[in-house]
Amino acid sequence: MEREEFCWAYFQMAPSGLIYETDPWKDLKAHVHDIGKTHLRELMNDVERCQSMMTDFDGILLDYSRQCATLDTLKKLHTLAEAAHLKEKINRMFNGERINSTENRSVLHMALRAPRDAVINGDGKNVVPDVWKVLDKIKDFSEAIRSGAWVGATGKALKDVIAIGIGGSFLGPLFVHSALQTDPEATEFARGRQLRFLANVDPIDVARNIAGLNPETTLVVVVSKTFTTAETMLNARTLREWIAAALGPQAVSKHMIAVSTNLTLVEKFGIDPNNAFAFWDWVGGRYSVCSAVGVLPLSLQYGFSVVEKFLKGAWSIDQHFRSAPFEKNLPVLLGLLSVWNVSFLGYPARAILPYSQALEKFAPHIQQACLFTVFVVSMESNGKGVSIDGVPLPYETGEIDFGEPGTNGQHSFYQLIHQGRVIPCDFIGVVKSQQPVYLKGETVSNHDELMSNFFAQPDALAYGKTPEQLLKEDVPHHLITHKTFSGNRPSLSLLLPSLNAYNIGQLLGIYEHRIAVEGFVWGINSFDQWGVELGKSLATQVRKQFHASRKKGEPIKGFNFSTTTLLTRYLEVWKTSSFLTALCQIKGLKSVLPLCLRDI
Ligand SMILES: O=P(O)(O)OC[C@H]1O[C@](O)(CO)[C@@H](O)[C@@H]1O
Repeated sequence: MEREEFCWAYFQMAPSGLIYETDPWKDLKAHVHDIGKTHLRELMNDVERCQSMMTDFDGILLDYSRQCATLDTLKKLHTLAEAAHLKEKINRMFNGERINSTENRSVLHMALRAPRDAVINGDGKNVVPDVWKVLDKIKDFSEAIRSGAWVGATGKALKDVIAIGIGGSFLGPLFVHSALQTDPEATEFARGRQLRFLANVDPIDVARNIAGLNPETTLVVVVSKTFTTAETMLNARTLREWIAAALGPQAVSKHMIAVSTNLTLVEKFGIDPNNAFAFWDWVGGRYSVCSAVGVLPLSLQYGFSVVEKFLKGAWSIDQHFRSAPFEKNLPVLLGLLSVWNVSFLGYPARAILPYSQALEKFAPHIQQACLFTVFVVSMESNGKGVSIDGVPLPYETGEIDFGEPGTNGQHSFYQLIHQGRVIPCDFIGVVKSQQPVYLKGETVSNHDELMSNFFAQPDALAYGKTPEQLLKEDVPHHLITHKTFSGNRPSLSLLLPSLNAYNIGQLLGIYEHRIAVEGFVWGINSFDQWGVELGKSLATQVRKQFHASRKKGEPIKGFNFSTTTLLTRYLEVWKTSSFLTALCQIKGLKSVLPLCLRDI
């Protein structure tokens, strides 16, 4: 049965209670027709409207006047928020209720960055003291490593760190590390140190990570909420072997530590529980960057004081999100506009375009949850097909996020967003560059050159360029349609005062809560991720087949024709190369084999 048929049959049984059955939703659906009559270039002429579509909080200016929306649209979206019981849902989250109902868990990543004296209850207990117990342990441990008080097995200081983890155990820390790498204060604290991230189970990622590193001066941090993720655990065993082969098995205790909720498996792996840093089930993996998942590796690299500023920035947004009126609430406004673009204007994608190379990993993070590592937050949170009550959805949820720092994206996919598909864009700009350059004789500084594009692109998308304008420029007739820009393409602009640790935390908080707002309105569970399980379980079958074929010579069985054909080819190539390897080993020619064949 097709999904639509299934949904229709399901709804015949009883009203679903879904948001799409409410009057505010139906009102917004009808409103799309009204909006369609007005081009953005006309809306932009309404100064009062534009002024009302700007809001400022804690140094950050949000300009959403280039959204294909009027003040009436906003009023309708706020009415939709009421119908979705948005305020109640936000309160339930902050009150520690188990809103992640399919996993029966609270959602309290805000507690990870709460001040020491804050009270945030989970299961009737204030969780903040436990958070600070771990933060204090991280502070002491990272200072011991950075000062050389804690040394490796051969007495050398551990100046390089490889953090092993994947998904939210990787992308969030990577995003923050990428953003801090060129921050002047952070750079000073990181002098002489390296922080690398090993995520992919592809041995190429191992090779890249250990390249140029000495096990004697390297600390490996195994980051895994469950401590069962196949990729992370095989990478952890691989680096454990790398350390043991160089320094002896006893060295592992001085060169491997862990971050997990599963301290039993940590100890079973061979890591001293005293060198393990806990977090809790009420922290979703993709929301865990403010837990030891991010704070530990980042503190090892930059020192706890810098990372604490990042936490404070995120907390600033938490407080704003919890208390600011929705009309001035950054995450609420962004979330409602996302719902407007996806569910009403029919724009399923979103481009995150930070005009700062330091945010190059923000978008990939948001992609999962979300910013360059921002994609991870979004699509793993809101890429769902059923409501939080398990009702099949007759409408799409989630955004297809992608992005690239400006101005690189302008030379990559901006052709499509200007003259092809309509993709709402988030432009993120910074007033003060982390690394200013102003060459003598140049018209503007390098940062002004960058930012001239940040300010120009949104208007180019909104206004476009008409045939009439082109004719006035004497553009040849046969090129008029090619050079016409339809415009009417929505975007929003976030202008940050600077990009220091605090601002990075603010940005994370804005996007984390924006994604929660979207899910609350769509009526889905943004905090589970059952969709990642099927692929994992099928991979287990293939893994067993590889073992049976390679170790016991067993034939391929239990797969469809196509997969069997692919597996046969894959295993055949391996047999040939194994024969070659054996031949070369016999004749001492192994060294001439391509590197990739030597380890088979
Ligand atoms: O931290 P763990 O348990 O190794 O999980 C890694 C990642 O895998 C997922 O469970 C699925 O992608 C993410 O939610 C999580 O961040």
